[in-house]
Amino acid sequence: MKYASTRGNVAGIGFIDAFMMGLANDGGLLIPEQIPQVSVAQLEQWRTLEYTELVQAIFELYVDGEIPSGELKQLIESSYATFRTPEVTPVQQLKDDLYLLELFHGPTFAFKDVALQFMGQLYSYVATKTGQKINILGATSGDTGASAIAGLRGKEGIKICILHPEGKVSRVQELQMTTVLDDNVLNLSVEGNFDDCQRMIKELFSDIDFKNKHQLAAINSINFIRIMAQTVYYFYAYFRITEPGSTKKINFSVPTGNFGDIFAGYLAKRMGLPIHKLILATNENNILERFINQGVYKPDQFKMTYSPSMDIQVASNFERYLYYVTGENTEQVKSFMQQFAEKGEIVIDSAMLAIVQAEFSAYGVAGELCLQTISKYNEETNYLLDPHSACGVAAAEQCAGQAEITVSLATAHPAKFDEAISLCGIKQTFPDAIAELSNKQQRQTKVDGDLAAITDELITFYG
Ligand SMILES: Cc1ncc(COP(=O)(O)O)c(C=O)c1O
Ligand SMILES: N[C@@H](CCOP(=O)(O)O)C(=O)O
Repeated sequence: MKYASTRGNVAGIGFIDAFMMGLANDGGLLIPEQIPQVSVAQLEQWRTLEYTELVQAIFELYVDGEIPSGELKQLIESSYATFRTPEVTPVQQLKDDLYLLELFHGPTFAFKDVALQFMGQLYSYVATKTGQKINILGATSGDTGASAIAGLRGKEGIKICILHPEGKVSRVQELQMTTVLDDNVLNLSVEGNFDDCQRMIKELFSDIDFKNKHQLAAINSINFIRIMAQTVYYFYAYFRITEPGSTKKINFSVPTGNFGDIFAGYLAKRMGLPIHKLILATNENNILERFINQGVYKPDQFKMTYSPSMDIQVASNFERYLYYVTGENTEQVKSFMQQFAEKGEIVIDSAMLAIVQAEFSAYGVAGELCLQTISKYNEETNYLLDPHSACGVAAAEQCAGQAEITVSLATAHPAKFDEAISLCGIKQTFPDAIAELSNKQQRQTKVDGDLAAITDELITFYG
């Protein structure tokens, strides 16, 4: 298995090199040169595997022998031993045709832990094997940062700097990041929004001299390994709710911001998992809903919502999807990305839009509907959804057809977003690990939303 860039100027690189490169050196995103294909017979063999066994079966296809199987098994077992349930990502039935795939049982109570616990182990594995210093740089709207810090704190030979938008993450998310006082962790609280943070780190990764000089590595979903790890729970959920030989139409509804999680579902489908519809749920920052429904990808005014982790306009994985929807045409991807840089929009033709609409449905969930969905399910089923998961459920209700079953991704624990939960008049009990955060000392550095100021901080920190 080799990896290549969506822009065509990086190709033939192996798994570890793809992991370490993060953003492709030509500014594109890395994807596997061929998507591994899983036959129906193979799927049936995987049906009864434990979560970690399924991870190993899927990862082997992508790692392609670069990590010996025994070592890979150890990395996987250490990664998922930190979860509060052996099922790792259990599935709950909410009503007849609606299931929740709970992705928040890891250390920081968000779906990011599923990939980032593994990436923490993998960075440590590479640092130990090669003696290489690794300097991680990431941007977060709240969850990726907390999860990456939890996966990498205190790790020998590794430093991690996370940019988050000041005042635009939830109180718990901020505390999860800034109460980690290990020397290898730097939190930069940036004036601006998540898109500003993401744009600046992409600029730094695109400066190849800077990237090489400071040995920069990525933990955001620009790193293909994040996507790979997130495909596993689509398979796992499918096996939990179907019988062998099932012909049921199974949809997945995915709360979406950076298009990483739903792209993992798209990849699982292309690998051979019989997913019927991928339902893309957004909040009022609905660039992706507008793209799917109208064929125009154009950022709008940034809005602060009840689901702050999805307050994203420019979705970093969108380019990966463009690669596939153009028929793996790297020249057309480059031209689309150039149009976006110059004109601030991408417009696709009706033939391409028909392909998009055959693969995805989309619904933008307004704030009121998000809160109503939380209240409704709390009253009717006694299940407390976090505001991101509520967007997924609300979109599932809008987009699922008759005789279809939908698995909606529960991407975070409600305790992380009490700001929205309390607006519904609901008083929740916090898990101890979250309740304890407010007694801890915090450390973070405030910076202007200015690349030069951030670069100075990084040079001092990375050394
Ligand atoms: C709780 C939660 N739900 C959904 C999302 C959106 O996921 P993605 O960015 O992969 O589309 C995020 C952030 O990424 C998140 O933190
Ligand atoms: N919602 C995310 C934004 C970053 O997304 P990523 O999946 O590319 O890391 C967050 O919580 O930080």
